[in-house]
Amino acid sequence: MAASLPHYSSQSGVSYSSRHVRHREAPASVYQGFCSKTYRKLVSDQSPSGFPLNAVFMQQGLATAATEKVTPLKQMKDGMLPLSPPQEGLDDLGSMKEERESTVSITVVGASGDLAKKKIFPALFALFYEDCLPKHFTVYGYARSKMTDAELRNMVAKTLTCRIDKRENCSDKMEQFLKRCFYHSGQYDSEENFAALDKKLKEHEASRLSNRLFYLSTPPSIFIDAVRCASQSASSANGWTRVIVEKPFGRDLGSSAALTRALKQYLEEEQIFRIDHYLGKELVENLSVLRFSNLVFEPLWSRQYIRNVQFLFSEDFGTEGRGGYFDNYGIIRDIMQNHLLQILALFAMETPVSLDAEDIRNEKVKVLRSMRHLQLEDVVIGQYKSHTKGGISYPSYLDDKTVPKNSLTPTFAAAALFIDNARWDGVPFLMKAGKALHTRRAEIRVQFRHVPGNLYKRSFGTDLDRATNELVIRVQPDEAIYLKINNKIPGLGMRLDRSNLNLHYAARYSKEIPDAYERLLLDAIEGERRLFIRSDELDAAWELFTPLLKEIEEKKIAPELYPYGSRGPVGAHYLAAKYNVRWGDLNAEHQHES
Ligand SMILES: NC(=O)C1=CN([C@@H]2O[C@H](COP(=O)(O)OP(=O)(O)OC[C@H]3O[C@@H](n4cnc5c(N)ncnc54)[C@H](OP(=O)(O)O)[C@@H]3O)[C@@H](O)[C@H]2O)C=CC1
Ligand SMILES: O=C1O[C@H](COP(=O)(O)O)[C@@H](O)[C@H](O)[C@H]1O
Repeated sequence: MAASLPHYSSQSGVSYSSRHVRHREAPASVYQGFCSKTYRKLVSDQSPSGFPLNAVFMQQGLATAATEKVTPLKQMKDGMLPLSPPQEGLDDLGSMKEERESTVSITVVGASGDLAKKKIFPALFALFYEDCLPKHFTVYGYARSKMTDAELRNMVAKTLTCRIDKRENCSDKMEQFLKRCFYHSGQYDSEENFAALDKKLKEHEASRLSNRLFYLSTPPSIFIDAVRCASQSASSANGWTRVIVEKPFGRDLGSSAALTRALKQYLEEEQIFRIDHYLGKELVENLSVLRFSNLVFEPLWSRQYIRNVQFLFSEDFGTEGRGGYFDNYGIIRDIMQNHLLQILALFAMETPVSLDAEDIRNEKVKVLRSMRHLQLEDVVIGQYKSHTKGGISYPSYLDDKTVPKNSLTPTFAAAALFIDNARWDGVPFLMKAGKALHTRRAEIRVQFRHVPGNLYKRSFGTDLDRATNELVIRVQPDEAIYLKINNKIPGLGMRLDRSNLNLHYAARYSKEIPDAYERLLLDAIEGERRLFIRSDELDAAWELFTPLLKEIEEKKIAPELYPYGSRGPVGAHYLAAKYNVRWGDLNAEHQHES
């Protein structure tokens, strides 16, 4: 079997885990298979010859039927037609034939905005470029701004980029993509305006089975109106209708629950895709692979061997332009309660029964529910102040014109969290997130315990912590996974050194890493919910943070000021020290770690 498919053998150098395989090596029709949910979930199921089983099934025309646990009932619920029974032979790709006869309309609500321009349209183009979008698709921009189709295309064209390694036919591809982009101007609370959109969508759908995806890329105050109007006037009549909801999902437990209740007046939970774009990042996606497919890590993944875990996020710029939004939320809601907590849940969960969305989300929610309520004394908050360096003066948070003059909103926070379960009892999970710091970085650092009865302890001096192993998963930039180990410096003496076993993505893979929004948009189109937040996860996340946020606000706790471009408030060091922890990122700089 493998011999008949030489291009896809593991010897060809094609990475099966990558959605972006080289054009040279496969015809476009096959890419659609590679981008499919079934393929992407099961590529790691290798046949004894090292060949992905699913690729064999695909060649037999059995891909969906053989691997996806979809019942006709579920498909009907999702608005798909029941599958015909699998038949042999390349011409009988039952499910694929149906895909060809259906169409997907993607409506970006709030299309004139920052996120749409910066992320959503470029991600859709990248998917189109990679032949990951269905054959029949249309992209609609919807917003109040007046724009013609041509103006939308101009706006979108400015933001599109081509992958470095595939520039050849990029402008053709852009042109083809832009021809599929249209614009409809309307109010967010007007069923009539959405009905007019519906009419236009129908024209493009040309009586095919129509599937519709709405991406709510507006401020949250618009979400409910837009969902009401879209669901009542522009839902698909014969296919699925799904809605991607951007953050923030409320600002505390009560408002988040109210938002969920309101959305559920118009949508089933299965139709709601709450996006947390950090879950779509390559290295976050790789976290479970690292842990569950390598024997060397999972046995160490507990309080027995792990001393502490750190989730770090820093940006080297301030709120610049987003102060209006940010001031109502602050860094804890903006980064910790969602991005860092989601990564923590993935990191700490028990082995799920399978890779199915519900199995993974069940495990994540258990972690969140096992977490101890955060105490004010386990949190440090900060706010950046102006700073002049090299003759350049950097503004304070309060200099942002969209921020109230006396705002106490934290732009930095550090916190110590605990998971009160058997695996993690007593292990500090530290988070640190800040804007206007000295660098832009997101990483997970796992610091292992000391080696008991270490024969070489005299070589490390008094600082045994520095000699412990540390696993670093650098989410961005310059993605890498490295393990710090101790080794002997070559020579006749016995001097020890610290080195990194380093998987540096740029050196290992020539492929550009897809943007998180690409992965998440594709998942939403395919109905894959694994990387989206379920409502009970959201509740558990808010339950954890809401009392703390209330206390900070009610007591009007003043944030510790830190200079723009610095390493943040000193309080963060005391917090870590309270739990015998040293922030790994600061050690790293000290040691010129790669
Ligand atoms: N920008 C980013 O980097 C990120 C954004 N997000 C989230 O994504 C969503 C969209 O973000 P972003 O694009 O920055 O938002 P914008 O503020 O740019 O708003 C998007 C569009 O919504 C419409 N709009 C804005 N304010 C109002 C209002 N008060 N009443 C009615 N309509 C309004 C405008 O379109 P028009 O006037 O034409 O109708 C605007 O172009 C938000 O929920 C945000 O929190 C999440 C992560 C990152
Ligand atoms: O959700 C958000 O994320 C961005 C950071 O995202 P990244 O992918 O660029 O790391 C952050 O700037 C923003 O404040 C926040 O709302």
